[in-house]
Amino acid sequence: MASKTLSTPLLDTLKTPDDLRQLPESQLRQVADELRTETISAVSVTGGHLGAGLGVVELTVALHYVFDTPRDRLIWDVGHQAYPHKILTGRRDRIRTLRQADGLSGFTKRQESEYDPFGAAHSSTSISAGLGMAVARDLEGGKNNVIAVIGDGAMSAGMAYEAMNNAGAMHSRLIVILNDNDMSIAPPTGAMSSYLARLVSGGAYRGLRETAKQLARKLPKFIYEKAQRAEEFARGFWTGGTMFEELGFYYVGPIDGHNLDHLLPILKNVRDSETGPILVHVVTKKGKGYAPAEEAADKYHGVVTFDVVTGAQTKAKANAPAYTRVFGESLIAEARRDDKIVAVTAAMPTGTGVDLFGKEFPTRTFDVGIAEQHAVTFAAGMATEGYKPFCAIYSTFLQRAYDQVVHDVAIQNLPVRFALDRAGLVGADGPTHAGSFDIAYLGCLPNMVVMAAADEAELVHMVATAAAYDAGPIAFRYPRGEGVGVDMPEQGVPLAIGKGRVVKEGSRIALLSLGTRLGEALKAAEELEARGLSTTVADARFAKPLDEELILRLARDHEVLITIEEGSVGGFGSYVLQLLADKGALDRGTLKVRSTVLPDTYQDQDKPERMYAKAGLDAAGIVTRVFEALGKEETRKVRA
Ligand SMILES: Cc1ncc(C[n+]2csc(CCOP(=O)(O)OP(=O)(O)O)c2C)c(N)n1
Ligand SMILES: CC(=O)[C@@H](O)[C@H](O)COP(=O)(O)O
Ligand SMILES: [Mg+2]
Repeated sequence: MASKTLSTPLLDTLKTPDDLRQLPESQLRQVADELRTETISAVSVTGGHLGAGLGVVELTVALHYVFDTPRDRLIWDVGHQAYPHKILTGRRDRIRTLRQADGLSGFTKRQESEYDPFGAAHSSTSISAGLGMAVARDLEGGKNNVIAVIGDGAMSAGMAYEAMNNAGAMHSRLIVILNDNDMSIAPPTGAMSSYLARLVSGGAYRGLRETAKQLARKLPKFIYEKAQRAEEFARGFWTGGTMFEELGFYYVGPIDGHNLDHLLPILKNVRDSETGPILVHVVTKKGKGYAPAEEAADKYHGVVTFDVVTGAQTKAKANAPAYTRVFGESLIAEARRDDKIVAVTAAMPTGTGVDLFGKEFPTRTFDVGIAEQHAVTFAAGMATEGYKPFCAIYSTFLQRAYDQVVHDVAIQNLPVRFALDRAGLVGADGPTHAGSFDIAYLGCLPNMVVMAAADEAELVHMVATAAAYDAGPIAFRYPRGEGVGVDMPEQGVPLAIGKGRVVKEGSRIALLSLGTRLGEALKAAEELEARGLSTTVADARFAKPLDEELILRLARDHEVLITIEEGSVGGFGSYVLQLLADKGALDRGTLKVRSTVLPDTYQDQDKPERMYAKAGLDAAGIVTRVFEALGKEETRKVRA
């Protein structure tokens, strides 16, 4: 449904890309303008990833116009730029539900539409997935096109090169569109970024006919003939000795990604070429066509709701410092005392708070690009030389570097510090970004220490603990968003490794919490006490090593023991159960143990608190779990 205040007469007539393909090319400029207006309007009410989508409006129109989607497979890397694509592919009526509960995902998602042939949200997967589709097509004798659109930031990840290395040798017909806006979330870093900049400055929009002729000779005959005919093709077409060619790709570009007169003929030529793989280098502007976005340092990568006229975002007043900031500031405080401390981020300086550290310690800060695997092994290398690397990575993105954590860090027992931001549920970004698994995937590793902060003051102490701990790898996790508003310590004090704390003493029920559910555990305890059930609440602090003494005492002295964590099955609750089983604490048969964990499903986006409530990880859910453990008879007595 179109917004009542917007004038989008042409867009209103388009239900699917088939409708778009009926239009004359002369109307596509208007479609693009209306699509941009609609994208801005929708994101102003939902919040989300705006700048990337605005930069690919023309590209989106051109791709759906030239290619026969969904028969031709169009894959968007990360998927955060796919809002205009969603609008054009039958989802306009739901576009104002983006990232909301029961609404459209903020990324591409196979279950959502046949126009999303591959789901994404983590970067740099598109070329691999596209090559897989192309090869499957070849095996079936199919003829459809496969197009992967990947950003310059996403091009910094190893996976993109693994895929190009494979594609260049396979000669399968695959089209890669490199969407080069000279931006990642932050300004891009690395040699690849400089290389792309050189390609652009060397050849951008030269549009010289001779150049095109000269270059077209390198291309297969079909394209060459067409190139000779098409005047437009001569503009913005440049190649010669690029790294992509060395890897076995035909390279086309750089071309102006906002100029439909350039995009359309080139994409048609590429479509009709019988060769592969081809890389089309498209230059765009992040935030294009919306002044507040174009002018912003982050090009409006991710925004909350905003006023379309002014671009002003509706930032809620903070009640407590954000965990990310607490981490950044605590690390700075530690680094002032210890010049061996360094910080590593994989293209997320602002998201992780490493930008704060970088302002004070620029030479001790390393943004390695979207390259989590490399970030971990790079940190391991620094650790071998006596440095104290803090590798600050979102829980979900560390998944990508698992073997590096095991093989390069844990087996060698190197003191790399993992600061795991976005632990637990993150809300609008949904299941791809939930930090659900790190307790399970780190806690099973020999040598690893795993901590979870219950509040922002605990986080300060955990940063100090990690700074002081040199015996091996250590990780600490904390969630997205604000702390709980506790008093902050002047300085972090290292915690005793493997020791939890009792926050409230009781006698019948024990609530053993790991992480920021502690507040809900305390609320649950209040309710249980009100019903005459004396309740102990403990903060485990460590998932590994466990505080065995504390846990065995809780098991011995209480009738019910409930573990609570913002993590998946196989994590803290499982470790506690294993300990209790191995130590015979379950043998006497009177102890009732229950674990509360995230459900064994991928929860769609919603407000984190609602998601936790659904998972039974709020105070009410904890109380319910206690009564389930007590059984019907006891529950009846308590309630009577
Ligand atoms: C594996 C992984 N690491 C980090 C991120 C966070 N992230 C999302 S988009 C983005 C920048 C992508 O830059 P680019 O590919 O150039 O796309 P642009 O936003 O510029 O269009 C980053 C770092 C991610 N999604 N996946
Ligand atoms: C697309 C992507 O991966 C990031 O932009 C992510 O959405 C950022 O999340 P935060 O807002 O939690 O930093
Ligand atoms: Mg980019």
